[in-house]
Amino acid sequence: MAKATLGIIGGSGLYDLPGLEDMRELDIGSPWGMPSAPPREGRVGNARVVFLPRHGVGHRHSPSDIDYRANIDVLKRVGVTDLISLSACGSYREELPPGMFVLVDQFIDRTFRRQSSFFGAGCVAHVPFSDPVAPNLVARLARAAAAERVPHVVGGSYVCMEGPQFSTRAESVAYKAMGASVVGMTNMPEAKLAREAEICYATVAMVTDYDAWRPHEGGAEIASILDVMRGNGDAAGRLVARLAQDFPEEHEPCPIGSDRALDFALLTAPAHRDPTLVAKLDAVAGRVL
Ligand SMILES: CSC[C@H]1O[C@H](OP(=O)(O)O)[C@H](O)[C@@H]1O
Ligand SMILES: Nc1ncnc2[nH]cnc12
Repeated sequence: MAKATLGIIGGSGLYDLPGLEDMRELDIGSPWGMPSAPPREGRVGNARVVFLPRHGVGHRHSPSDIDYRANIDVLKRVGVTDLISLSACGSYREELPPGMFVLVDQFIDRTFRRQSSFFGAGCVAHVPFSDPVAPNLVARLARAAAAERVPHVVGGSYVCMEGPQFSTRAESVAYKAMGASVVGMTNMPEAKLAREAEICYATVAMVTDYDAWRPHEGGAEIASILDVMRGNGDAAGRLVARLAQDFPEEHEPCPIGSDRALDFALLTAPAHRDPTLVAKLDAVAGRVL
């Protein structure tokens, strides 16, 4: 059995993980570029935890400019097996008010200017992605949220827009009509790349606002979003601490196979693979290359 390492990606307002014992910063790069910040490794209880703030220290990277490949590659390199994304989001449902944590189980990708795969010319792969979220992680998150009395719902669809501007009213109404429960700007391609790297992934989408679909209200505004984010940040800290305390030391095999996603995914015949790309894939796909 492989050892488990719990990765935490902190989103807007979450640039640190209080409670990380024996913490040290890891000086690590990747063949894809530099991660948003040096990952921080430490322990919570018996769990090995690695934290990475996706917008970088001081929130330097906008959603479109984050090097998602570098972030996922370094997390894989340092042994992360299970990854939790903490993300602020807008809501498309009355019953998901600001302060609600949505443990989403689906994504709709509306981004258009991001590198969304580690694979490509010279090494083509198609990983399964119908179920993008690891259900065992969602179950653990739900138990941790209940124990910490954090308001949450299990299930929902997160639409990822390009940003960085918030949605127009027409876009907001359209995303709601598409069936999205919440909207954000960062979980794609992060979730796709985690799947390619065979890392189990789940998102805690923390509602900060109702976006722009309610006709008699203003749209998303950063001042009130920041206010809500502070409260959400406290709750997220408690949720993660509880999750980590109860996290198993051995990696739990993923019930939907996220950790074996490359078993049948590679299409390019070995003799036709580009050696330069294959070398870059050492951490992500070394198991099958
Ligand atoms: C602070 S509002 C907009 C910003 O917040 C979300 O980021 P993250 O998912 O990293 O918490 C959203 O996607 C936008 O990037
Ligand atoms: N309304 C919204 N749209 C996109 N990203 C968000 N993050 C927080 N609120 C958001």
